[in-house]
Amino acid sequence: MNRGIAACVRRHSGNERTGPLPSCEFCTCSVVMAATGVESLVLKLQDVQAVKFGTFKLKSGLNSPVYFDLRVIVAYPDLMNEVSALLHQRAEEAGVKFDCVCGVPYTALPLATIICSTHRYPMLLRRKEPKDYGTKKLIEGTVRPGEVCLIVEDVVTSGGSVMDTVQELQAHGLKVTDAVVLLDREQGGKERLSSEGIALHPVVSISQLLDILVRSGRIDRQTFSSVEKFIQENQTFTPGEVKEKKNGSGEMRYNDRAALPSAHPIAKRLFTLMEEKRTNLCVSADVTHTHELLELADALGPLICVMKTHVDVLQDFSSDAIDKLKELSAKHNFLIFEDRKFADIGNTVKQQYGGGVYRISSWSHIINAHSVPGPGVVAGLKAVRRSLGNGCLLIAQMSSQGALTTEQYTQSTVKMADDHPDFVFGFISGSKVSAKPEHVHMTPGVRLQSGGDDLGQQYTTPEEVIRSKGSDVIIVGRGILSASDRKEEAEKYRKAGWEAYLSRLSLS
Ligand SMILES: O=c1ccn([C@@H]2O[C@H](COP(=O)(O)O)[C@@H](O)[C@H]2O)c(=O)[nH]1
Repeated sequence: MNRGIAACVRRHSGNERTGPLPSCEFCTCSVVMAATGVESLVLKLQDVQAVKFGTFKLKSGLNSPVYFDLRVIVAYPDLMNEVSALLHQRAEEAGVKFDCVCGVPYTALPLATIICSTHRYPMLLRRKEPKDYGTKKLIEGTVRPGEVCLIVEDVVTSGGSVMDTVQELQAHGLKVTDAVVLLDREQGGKERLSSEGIALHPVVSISQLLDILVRSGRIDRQTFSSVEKFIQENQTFTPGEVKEKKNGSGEMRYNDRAALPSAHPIAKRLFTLMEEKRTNLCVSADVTHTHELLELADALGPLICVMKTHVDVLQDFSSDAIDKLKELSAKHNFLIFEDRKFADIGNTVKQQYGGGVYRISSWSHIINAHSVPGPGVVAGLKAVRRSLGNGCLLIAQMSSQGALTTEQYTQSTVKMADDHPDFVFGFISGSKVSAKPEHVHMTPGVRLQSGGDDLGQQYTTPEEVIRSKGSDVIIVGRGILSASDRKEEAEKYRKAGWEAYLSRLSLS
């Protein structure tokens, strides 16, 4: 059983600690909370001071509100084993095929050693400086040119240290395609490595880490916001380097769109996780009871990029269920989208979004709004204090028969989005309505067979929506919910949506 660490830390705080780690492995407390592997790891990392908040002067001279020092974990053998296991699991989940492993000096060296010793991979050891006697080799171990080497790293900021190791291995004739990292600071490292043909697979991103720490009450909203602002303002991968990576069809990969400096933090996060999980499927969880909502989130979590809710359809809404949904969103790395379709004057939507029974702003990464009230609707929503880096989609078109969203309405909606890039990051629409690659398009009314229902809904296929209409995300409700095996059906939609995206990229 995985007991929650937060409860244990309270119990063992201060001088009472008896074990090297305030974790449940050493704890006899009776309070039991659900915590995922990544969640409990994040809390342990903070407990051992590997994650610190305050003001820290970096090598670059910048003052950072957060500091990661993963070197300290060598003092905690159980934590070392846990981190190594999660790194290896990450490589497996991503389907990486490799022949040998190399850690980036120095912190990742013992982690690579544990992975190799546990799973019996040959290890390569990279020296930072050559010995001044003997062979003067920079790579120790048996180098077999042509073999594929997996890189292991503790923290990635710009990706520079990973690239140094990659280049040394390549100079020895090895191939490098993938790197696993414990923590991605989301400051451009992933995009830089991607531009060099290396896929980065983080165990945890800084956004996930902040989400977990806020949710567990370890940091306050002000700290969350200052770190988020620092990350946004200190991106290491500059626009010129993105090279507007379009292929023959003028299409950019989700990954490359995530790297655009103009992309909203939620768009960045969404594009990144879509590429990482190979999914552009949003499930529309239109169910009436929270146990079913949570079952869906857990079962379909690995297959989706977003879970869309209609919270007012739930007959037994509770903040406890919402906390569990947030845990599942962190566990499976998907975003939550409350399809509330705000459509009132600014002052009213402000209260609807931030208050009432649902307190939507505290748990939903994404919301949407009709543009019909005019720009006040966006201003009202924006005025709500948001802790998740939340963003908004404007409804530019609707899937229902006879919708009044005319061409001119759609264009005015796009203009409204352009006027609020700090909050609006895309559209609900049947097709691509904005030419800006940083904008996300999400399309409802999707089923494997086109058609409709008897209340005006109209369905288009994933292939039509993604490949022909140029949208980014398929939103599927009854297509999945009415199947006898929802997981199997969701996988069909995930595959269809992803293949349509890949074929769109290869059209030239
Ligand atoms: O134009 C729109 C906007 C939103 N929706 C929502 O999407 C789902 C679709 O459910 P299905 O079962 O796949 O028909 C539902 O929650 C709608 O409220 C939409 O359909 N069209």
